[in-house]
Order: sequence, then structure tokens, then C-alpha cells
Amino acid sequence: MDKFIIEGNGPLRGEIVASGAKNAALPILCAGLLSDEPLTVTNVPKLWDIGTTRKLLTQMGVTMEQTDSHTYVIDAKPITTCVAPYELVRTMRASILVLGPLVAKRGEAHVSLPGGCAIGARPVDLHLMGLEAMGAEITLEGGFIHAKCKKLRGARIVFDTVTVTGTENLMMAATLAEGETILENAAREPEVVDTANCLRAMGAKISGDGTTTIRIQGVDKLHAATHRVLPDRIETGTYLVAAAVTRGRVRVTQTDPSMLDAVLVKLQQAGAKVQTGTDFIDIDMQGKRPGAVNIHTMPHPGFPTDMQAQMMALNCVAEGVGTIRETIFENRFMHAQELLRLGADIRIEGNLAVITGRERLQAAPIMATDLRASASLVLAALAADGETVIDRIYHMDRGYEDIEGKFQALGANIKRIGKQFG
Ligand SMILES: CC(=O)N[C@H]1[C@@H](OP(=O)(O)OP(=O)(O)OC[C@H]2O[C@@H](n3ccc(=O)[nH]c3=O)[C@H](O)[C@@H]2O)O[C@H](CO)[C@@H](O)[C@@H]1O
Ligand SMILES: C=C(OP(=O)(O)O)C(=O)O
Repeated sequence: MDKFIIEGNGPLRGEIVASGAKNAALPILCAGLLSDEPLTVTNVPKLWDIGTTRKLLTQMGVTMEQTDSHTYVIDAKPITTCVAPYELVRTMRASILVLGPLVAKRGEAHVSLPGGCAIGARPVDLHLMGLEAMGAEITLEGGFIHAKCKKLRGARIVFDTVTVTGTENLMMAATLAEGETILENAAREPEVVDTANCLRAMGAKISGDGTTTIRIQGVDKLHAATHRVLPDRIETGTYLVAAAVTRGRVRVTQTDPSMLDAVLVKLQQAGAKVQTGTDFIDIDMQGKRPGAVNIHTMPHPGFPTDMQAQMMALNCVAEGVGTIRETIFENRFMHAQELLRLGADIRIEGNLAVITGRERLQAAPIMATDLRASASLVLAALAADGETVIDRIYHMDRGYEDIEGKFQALGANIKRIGKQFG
């Protein structure tokens, strides 16, 4: 199993390019199932989850041809089966995103129930409730969701909890339904908007994405299109926090600062000088130790839960006491146990973490438990004295392209032992 060896060696300095967003690329690749004509997707990040999506689609008979390092052409015309098997779904929960497109276009779907994961139970009841409201017949048997419907019909669907993939799944399904679908209390994440942009390029009639009410007027069919995936705001944010943790100065280019408002405000509160252009963000700690910040995770445009672990790493080395309240997932503090092993001072009370910053952390062998937890451990290791070995970093390969390459470009002393991904 791959490990990272990281030696904290002072401030990170330099420039990196943001990759395409994992959480937009995944629904967009699945949107290819909605048409019998090809969908070309560019700026697809090189990640494990993209490889898993490719396996998932190709085992259905769909072709997903890679035409250059970051471009895929999906052709769902030759589809032979509408099954998403357990072996793939269990490694990537976002596999649930094939459910809506399959029922809408093919009239049936058989998707393994994703089950719980390291960050919480993560049920999919709202995805199912929405499809049922649109006329699908849903049964659960043998660990599978079986959904059937000759033709979905438009419905008004009210989410009692904001769900990102739930919004995307139902928005995709509604593009081919009869009549109008209204999604209330919809997720406003930029990745939902990017998915809507791709669907519109395919001929879908969608309005209101980016607000809490999305309206979709069903059409008979979707057509060929090309779409560029938007930049990854969480990857961007992770490198900005890495700069803050190491008291460095970093520029992230080919990104979009408008998607990171809540994160940039917190970095400024931590003492960072932040400057933005249309497609870049500069952060400069001017050699100073960051100050502790208080975080409360919220659906977009609030502070993203996917940046919570990284901010905990920041608070571990900050001056003062910072609190983090996780309101989206019930079990997303797994990184805290490992940060403690590096000498951090963290007290957990339910969904609240109280962190007292330490001037320095000390290297120790630690283990990654989920994607963003891994990122927080890398950041903490960069600010620790000595050589930290992080095990199970395959989690990080799910969501960060060329991790070592990008950190090394910023001057970090990081190397991988084991088999290089890619
Ligand atoms: C591939 C992808 O885009 N993943 C993101 C997506 O995950 P994902 O879409 O799975 O997360 P959701 O937005 O659905 O989850 C939000 C909350 O709603 C609950 N819930 C969700 C669906 C449902 O049917 N019933 C229910 O109760 C969840 O358990 C959780 O407590 O949004 C999360 C929240 O921003 C991010 O952390 C993930 O990175
Ligand atoms: C939790 C995440 O991803 P996923 O929903 O794919 O597990 C994430 O990107 O932080």
C-alpha cells in the first residue's frame, strides 16, 4: 500500500495549476448516459474516482474513450446493462449518480446500495424519494436499488436536507421526464451549476441552478455536446491552506476565486494576505504563524465540509484556540485521532472540535482514513519537525491529481513509497 514520507522543511513557495473538479466531473461523466450521442468532457482530473467511473460505465457497455490526458468521449449508445455492481459502488459512493440517468433514459437501473463510509452513514433516501415522486417504482433487494419507469413525469420535489448528489441525480433524471420538475431546497454548489451547464449544452431546459429552486422542463432527447469541467475549489483550497500552515506564499492558477469566498474569508481571518484575479488566487503569510479560526460547516455558499479537515490542520499549528463545528456529516473527525499522534491538542465534543494551536508538531507514523482527512494529515506533516510517514494514502488519490508533483513544485519534501498512481 502506498505511503507518503514527508519532512517538514519550511514555508511552501511557488505556483501550481488547479485541476478539474472531481465532484463536477463525476456527475458530468454520468450525464453521458442520458444521450445516444457522444458527450466530450475536457479538463477531467486524473484521479482514481475517474478510473472507477470509467470501469462502471464500460462494464455497462458504454464506451468512454480517452482522447488526451484530460479528455474523454462518452458514448452510451452501445449500453448493454443498467447494473452498477457492489465491487465498484463500494469504492466510490458517487456511483449512485448513474441511478437518475439510467432510469430516465433506459427505463431501469439496478444500483448497489452505497452503504456507510468513514465520514458517516450517507443514506440515499432523498434520491429515491425524488425518483418515486417522478413515478419510478423502487424496490430494495439483495443490497441493490432496483428502479423502473417507462417514462418519468415531472414533479415538485422538496428536499428536507440539502443534498448535492441528490440534487444532481434528480436534475439529470428530470431532463428527460414528461413535463416540469421543480427541485426545492436544492443544493447550490458550483458543481451542481457545472452539471446544469453541461446538461444545457446537451439540450436540456434547466433554470435556477445556483439557487435553492431549480426548474427542469423535460425534453424528448439530449444531443451531442462538449463540456469543460470547472476548476476544483477544494483542491485549490487545500493548497492555499498548505501555504498558510507552512507560513508560505503560493499562487493557484486556472481556478475560480468566486467559488471560494467562505474559505478565503477564513484564511484572511487567520492572518493571510489574499489577492485574487479572475482565474488565480495568491496567498501570502509573510512568514507569520497563522491565527486560530472558528469554522461552522454549511452547504454552499457556507464553509464547505470538504475543507474542514484541512482547516483543523491549520488550527493545530495556529496561535490561539479555534473551534470547528461539523454540521453536514456525523462522523467527519477521523483525522483528529491521527493529528493527536503528531502532538496536536484537540478536544472533541460531539460535532464540535476545540483545537489549541501548538507552535510545532512532531513527526509520527499516521494513517489516512478518508479523502480530506488524508489531505489534512499531509498539511500537518508539512508543518511537523521530522519525517512523517502517512499510510493508506490511496484515499487521497481519489481526489487529488499529481499530489507529490504539485507539492514538490511548491518546495515540499514529500515522496511516495509504493506504486505510483496513474
Ligand atoms: C461526489 C460529491 O459531490 N461528493 C460531495 C457531496 O456528497 P453527497 O452528495 O453524497 O453529500 P450530500 O450533500 O448528499 O449529503 C449532505 C447530508 O445529507 C444527508 N443525506 C443525503 C442524501 C440523502 O438521500 N439523505 C440524506 O440524509 C447526508 O447523510 C449528509 O448528512 O456533497 C458533500 C457535501 O457537500 C461533499 O462532502 C462531497 O464531497
Ligand atoms: C467526501 C468526498 O467525496 P465523495 O462524496 O466522493 O466520498 C469529498 O470529495 O471530500
